[in-house]
Amino acid sequence: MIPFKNWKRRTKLIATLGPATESGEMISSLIESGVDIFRFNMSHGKPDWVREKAALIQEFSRRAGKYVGMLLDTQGPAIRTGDLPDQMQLKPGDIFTFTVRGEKVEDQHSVSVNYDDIVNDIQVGDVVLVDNGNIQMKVISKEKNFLRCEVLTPGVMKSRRHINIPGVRINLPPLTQKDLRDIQLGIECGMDFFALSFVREANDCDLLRQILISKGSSGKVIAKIEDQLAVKNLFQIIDSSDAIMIARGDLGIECPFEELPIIQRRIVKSCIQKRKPVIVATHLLESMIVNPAPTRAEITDIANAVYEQADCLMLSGETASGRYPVECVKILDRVAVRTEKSGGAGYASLVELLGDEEKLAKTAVHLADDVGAPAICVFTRFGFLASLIAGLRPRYSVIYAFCPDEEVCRKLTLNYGVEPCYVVFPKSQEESIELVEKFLKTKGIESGQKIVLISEVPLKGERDRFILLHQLHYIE
Ligand SMILES: Nc1ncnc2c1ncn2[C@@H]1O[C@H](COP(=O)(O)OP(=O)(O)OP(=O)(O)O)[C@@H](O)[C@H]1O
Ligand SMILES: CC(=O)C(=O)O
Repeated sequence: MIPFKNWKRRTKLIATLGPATESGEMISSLIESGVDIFRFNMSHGKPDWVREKAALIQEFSRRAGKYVGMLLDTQGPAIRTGDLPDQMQLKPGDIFTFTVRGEKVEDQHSVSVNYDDIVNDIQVGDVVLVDNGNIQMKVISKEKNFLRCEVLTPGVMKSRRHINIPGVRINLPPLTQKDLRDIQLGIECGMDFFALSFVREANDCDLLRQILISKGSSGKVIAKIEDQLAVKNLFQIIDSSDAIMIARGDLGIECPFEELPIIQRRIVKSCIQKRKPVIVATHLLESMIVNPAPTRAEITDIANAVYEQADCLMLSGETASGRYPVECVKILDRVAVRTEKSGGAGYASLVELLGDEEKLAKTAVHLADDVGAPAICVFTRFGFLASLIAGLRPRYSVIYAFCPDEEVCRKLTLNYGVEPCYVVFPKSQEESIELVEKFLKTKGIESGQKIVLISEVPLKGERDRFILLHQLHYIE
């Protein structure tokens, strides 16, 4: 019997926290609606705000009895406008000035920029893209400390907007002083994932990892692919990171937009092949920032990412500042569940399995697929075996990861199809089966169903593995 009844979503969901979702009530509703990880966008979040919201997430996740991860997204070497007292409505033909090094100008429309070299990197006649390319301006003159531009497209200029200069290597280090302060804050708040913006090469990930290790953090390194250089160095970046984020907001500006679907597919396929979790981010439900219902194209975009079997989908403005954050999460959940039941692209068949552990995981997944098991129960100390199994994308099974470490449980919130459960490891095979039976009963999996159990047994002082095909037999 194929276990389609009570299908639990395998694709994980990340929601960005912001003014629209900062209350305890909202955080609690988002957890109830299925958010697996909350993202803090450090281009916007102030330290006290981050501390307060991280504590709220921990409290509400405890109350919900569900592990919820926290992701700190660094600003990285990105050019941003500074703070503005009020928004500015811009129309074509307006003159707009970007200032650096604290320069003050009398112009009607101006804003400071965090990157002094912008005046060197941009030439008169170049087009400047602001706020995800929503506002386009042409440079008409430049001086030592400012650039004067003509507005080409209408738009609203707000604080901390991102400026893109496609194809130009920004002369900022991979981690700015602000990033280093934010990473320290993230460690103090117990963040599980650290996303590195505008990664350019594998060394950038190594640097972040060294910093995390030196500060005693077990945080995972997520490399954000958002420009042409990162696409060029993709394979090395995948190898040096713990997970990849396809940051389509910037990627869609930095690369010709017709390349975006091709790049997305290539990244998802390569990540699955190399067994690295992959996140598809941004614009999944952009229209729902203001509208109560999604467009058909958005539903199809979500379904496509789910069909490709990405580990995770990420909402940005939809939950940070949109009008319908909880509805957005519910729509992602609904589209993902339906698409997962219909099958996936199957890129996991490309995974290379070299070591014994990998082969063991493959055997467990084959067995579970063959018998249509609704669950693979894996006893995993460091999360490695659970993530191996997730990487192979079982067709029908939820992966219940029984783990004796809460930090590891929170890190598994990113992996496809994994539900982490904290347990003290059983001492025998009999105890493992008893624990699994009791647990699966609470999950609504019926007596008589076949499940696969993969665990370790102490054998002559060594730890050995066993795979078991087990028919549930609940004792009433
Ligand atoms: N912590 C925050 N505090 C204040 N405003 C926030 C916060 N997080 C997000 N926002 C607001 O919500 C909007 C959407 O959030 P999002 O994370 O998508 O940021 P973004 O600046 O659009 O994207 P990115 O940083 O990826 O370029 C932001 O532009 C900002 O106005
Ligand atoms: C998430 C992000 O940074 C982007 O899409 O550009």
